[in-house]
Amino acid sequence: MDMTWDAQRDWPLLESGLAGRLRRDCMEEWERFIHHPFVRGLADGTLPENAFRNFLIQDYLYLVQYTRACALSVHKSTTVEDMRAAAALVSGILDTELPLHVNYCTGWGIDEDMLRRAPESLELLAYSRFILDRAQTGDLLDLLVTLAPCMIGYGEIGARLHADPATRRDGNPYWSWIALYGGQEFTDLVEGGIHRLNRVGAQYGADARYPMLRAEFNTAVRLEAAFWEAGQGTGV
Ligand SMILES: Cc1ncc(C[n+]2csc(CCO)c2C)c(N)n1
Repeated sequence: MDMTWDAQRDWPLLESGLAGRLRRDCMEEWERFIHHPFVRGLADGTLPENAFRNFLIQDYLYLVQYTRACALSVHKSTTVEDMRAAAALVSGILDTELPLHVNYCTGWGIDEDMLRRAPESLELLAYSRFILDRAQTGDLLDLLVTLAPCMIGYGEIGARLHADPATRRDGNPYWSWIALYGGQEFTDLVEGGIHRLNRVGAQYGADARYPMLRAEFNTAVRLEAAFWEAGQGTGV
């Protein structure tokens, strides 16, 4: 029996609803994102450590820009419940995730000052400014669709690598990263995000706007795939 993680079997949440439909309709780009060579290098531990360090620095800068976009989802919300959910996510990132990321980076020899001073890569500039543009000019649904690949993708990558018997655990310097994204706490967060996206989709008439939403999702997936190389320093 194939014991590797399978979205259709192991994540029924993605079978129906807007999140699952978007993911299925962008499968080619989605696979390039979640099966990127960088991800394979994390799984078997062969990714050069310097590539990972540079990725962590760009990922810190990404989290900061992501949080700014998320903050706009408080403003874009039209019910108090949606505002509360959005505000909770913003606080969660600022108070918990960012400090965790900074701490994790310390373990890799990167201090907070280095994180804050690092120049933004072209991949980061493209991705974060795309998100911020959709956040500023779209409504709550455009914003959540644009942020969805980040959440669902890392959830799926974490779940896959965590469950796959071929993933190297012993002596793999990236195992703690895999365990974080494949763990229950992060899975719960992702599932909450999928429910929220499906709910807001129904509320904001996603079916009638589907081609536009799909284009936003697709662009974000392509930018996620490109982001694995954000730390490789080809930018000028
Ligand atoms: C490039 C990039 N994409 C996605 C994530 C994962 N991620 C960042 S914020 C967030 C949601 C709020 O916790 C998630 C899932 C990442 N770290 N870096």
